[in-house]
Amino acid sequence: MIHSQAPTATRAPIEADVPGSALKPMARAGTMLRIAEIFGPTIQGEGALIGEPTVFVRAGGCDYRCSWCDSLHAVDSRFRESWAPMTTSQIWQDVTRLSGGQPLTISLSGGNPAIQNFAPLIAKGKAEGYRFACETQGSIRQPWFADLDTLVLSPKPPSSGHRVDWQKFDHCLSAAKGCGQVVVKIVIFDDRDYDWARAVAKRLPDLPLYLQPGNPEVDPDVAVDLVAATERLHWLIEKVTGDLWFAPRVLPQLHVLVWGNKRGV
Ligand SMILES: C[S@@+](CC[C@H](N)C(=O)[O-])C[C@H]1O[C@@H](n2cnc3c(N)ncnc32)[C@H](O)[C@@H]1O
Ligand SMILES: Nc1nc2[nH]cc(C(=O)O)c2c(=O)[nH]1
Ligand code: SF4
Ligand SMILES: [Mg+2]
Repeated sequence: MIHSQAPTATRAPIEADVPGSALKPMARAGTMLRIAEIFGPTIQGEGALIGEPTVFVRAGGCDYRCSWCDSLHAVDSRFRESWAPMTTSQIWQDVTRLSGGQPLTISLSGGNPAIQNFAPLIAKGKAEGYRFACETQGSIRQPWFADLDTLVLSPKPPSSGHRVDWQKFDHCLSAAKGCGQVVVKIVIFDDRDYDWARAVAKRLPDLPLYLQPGNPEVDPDVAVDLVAATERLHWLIEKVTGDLWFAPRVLPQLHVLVWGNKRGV
């Protein structure tokens, strides 16, 4: 798997270096983006686009700290020195190198990519025939949501330790008007998360809903127990079918089944 190299240029100041500006949305075009990693091509392992060849652009920085986050290297400020400040052109160079110049889906993930301004990257990529998806928790809206092909909103269940601010979530939905498709993906660790997901589905009846079992082992150096992962999927399928709940699709994290918790895949 090819990884993006951090640019060799001296580290340029980025907006979050300015005191008081950390985690505020970066709205100005032309600012550096904090990028934790760029990798691919791989397959999208989760949700609506599962199996689709994809290059991932993972933004550094998140306004949440989910108890079970599998991408802490893009969240925890302990890792911020490893986040490369990159211009849109530098990101684009990496994406085109990884994709061999062939248009495919670029997934913006993180961290929370909605902290930063990806509008210029999306405009550049779309002009060359690439498609864009974005994974975000729905806590920060961005005007560029409207330019995406797919917006994946992933509100966090009780086990995450966060409480969803539904007003902010609704703002994200409004910002996404014009986007190709908006889907909801919920991670389920336990019965409480499951009951919460059922309530969310009632609140958002018109959006396609994807459920995935939570992965409790997120250390990249620890092998994933595939039997246990299959049991968690089995448990979730039985819950959904046992309740005759036919709205959601239940999916595993395909990349975890194939590569475990390895990064950059
Ligand atoms: C790492 S997050 C980054 C994007 C954004 N911050 C978010 O949470 O939607 C990408 C996806 O991974 C999911 N995820 C994170 N940790 C997980 C875990 N331990 N098990 C299953 N899914 C997980 C999140 O819920 C989200 O849907
Ligand atoms: N293959 C693959 N699929 C993914 N779907 C969501 C991911 C993420 O971490 O955002 C992810 C990821 O890191 N790798
Ligand atoms: S919102 Fe996403 S990236 Fe942020 S801590 Fe939660 S799972 Fe991790
Ligand atoms: Mg992940």
